[in-house]
Amino acid sequence: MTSPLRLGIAGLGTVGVGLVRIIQRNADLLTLRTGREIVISAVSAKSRTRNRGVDISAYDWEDDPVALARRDDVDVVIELMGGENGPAKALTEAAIDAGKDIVTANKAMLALHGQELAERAEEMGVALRFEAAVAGGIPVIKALSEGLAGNRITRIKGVMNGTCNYILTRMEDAGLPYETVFDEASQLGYLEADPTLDVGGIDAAHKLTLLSAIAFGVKPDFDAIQTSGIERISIEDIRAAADLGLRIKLLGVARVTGRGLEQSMSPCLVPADSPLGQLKGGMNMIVIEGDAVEQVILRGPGAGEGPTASAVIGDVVDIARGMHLPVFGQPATTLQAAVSAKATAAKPWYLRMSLLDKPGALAKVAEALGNAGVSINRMRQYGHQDTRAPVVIITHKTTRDAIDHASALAVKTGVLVGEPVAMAIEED
Ligand SMILES: NC(=O)C1=CN([C@@H]2O[C@H](COP(=O)(O)OP(=O)(O)OC[C@H]3O[C@@H](n4cnc5c(N)ncnc54)[C@H](O)[C@@H]3O)[C@@H](O)[C@H]2O)C=CC1
Ligand SMILES: N[C@@H](CC=O)C(=O)O
Ligand code: NA
Repeated sequence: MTSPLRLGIAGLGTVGVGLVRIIQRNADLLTLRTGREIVISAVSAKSRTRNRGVDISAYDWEDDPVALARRDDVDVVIELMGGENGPAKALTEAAIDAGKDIVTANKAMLALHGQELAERAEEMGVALRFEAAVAGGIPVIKALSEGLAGNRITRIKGVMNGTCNYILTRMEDAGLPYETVFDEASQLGYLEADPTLDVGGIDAAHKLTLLSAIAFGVKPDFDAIQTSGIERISIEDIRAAADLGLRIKLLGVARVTGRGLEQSMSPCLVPADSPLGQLKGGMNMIVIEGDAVEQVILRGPGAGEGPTASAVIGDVVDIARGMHLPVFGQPATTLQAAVSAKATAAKPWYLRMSLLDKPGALAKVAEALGNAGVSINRMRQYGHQDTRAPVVIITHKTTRDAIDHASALAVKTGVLVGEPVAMAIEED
């Protein structure tokens, strides 16, 4: 048998502990499948004494995670601390410079510094793997960069944040308030250290950045994604959507058009009986369309201890087997800067507004929409709340620009309480 593959793990939180558990539980299986023993030499985290429910006494301890990269008994550095800069980036750079392979779950770091890190890793001939960073336990990086490598990818669409999907579906199913389901998501280990990254759509946009790089051969460019989160979605929206046979999803779309690459991450409405509409809890779903394969749909747990650690160990297994792939599926120096295009496709839109409950208010809003060229298809008025009258409008197909214009004109009428909530209805 070849020599053992020796790991140094930085970060013993949800994912790090999950990884230690898998290695301890499935050691024999891993050896059978790779022909090598996979062992942990050393670990690092903020607290050495914290009870994590897993025995780490056999591993050396490093107070400074970067020291893992310098150890002679570490072949692969596993970065599971998180954070786009700071120790995570310092450790990744130190590992590359020391000629060590790296596995990370850190989408924030890669979405913002992926190009530079990939070029550096490829120059040094080391692996930089990140299956856990996108859609947790779903092997979507593998699917895109290996199984679908012969396809020209035309569109990627999907739900990529478990926290948001958990919040949106649990609020609807259990009729629970946002705060309660947010706490549940935290207990399940779904949340980022800064949960505003989850609900703000940023975490999911980090993931879409990485998928686009592989799918379309573009440099990771987080800023190219038009991003909005679920913070303004209320229980009223969830109920109104259900009434209309729709469900709200934080949906990522990256699509090649004649004008360039359209990329967005935003709350959208999908038919409740569609595969995306049926997606519950912390599940993720990625729909990939390619010129040869047509359509592939991947569904699975996008967050949490076991699923995320499953993706990390999958990368470790590849390294143990001697697999060597470019970080983003083709040499990093060949990735092109994306030509970004604004989304111009016309779609039906959902608009929820809170109107002052006084004569003529609705007529003024209808006129504002008309002036922006937005035509109303359906409208529902829900129970009055104090002096407010909530109204939901479904438009005929129109563009995002027209909706933005219509919303601005509606606000100007002075009959709205707060800003309208607008979501595209994604039918295909
Ligand atoms: N929790 C999840 O479901 C998923 C997490 N990820 C990513 O995995 C990474 C880790 O996430 P979690 O395990 O959830 O985080 P966590 O907050 O549970 O654990 C982070 C660990 O890193 C350690 N750490 C942080 N800063 C450190 C420092 N300066 N020096 C030494 N240790 C330090 C902490 O002590 C802790 O042990 C993040 O990049 C996250 O985005 C990716 C997919 C899913
Ligand atoms: N916070 C993320 C964790 C996985 O990437 C999520 O909720 O999906
Ligand atoms: Na994954």
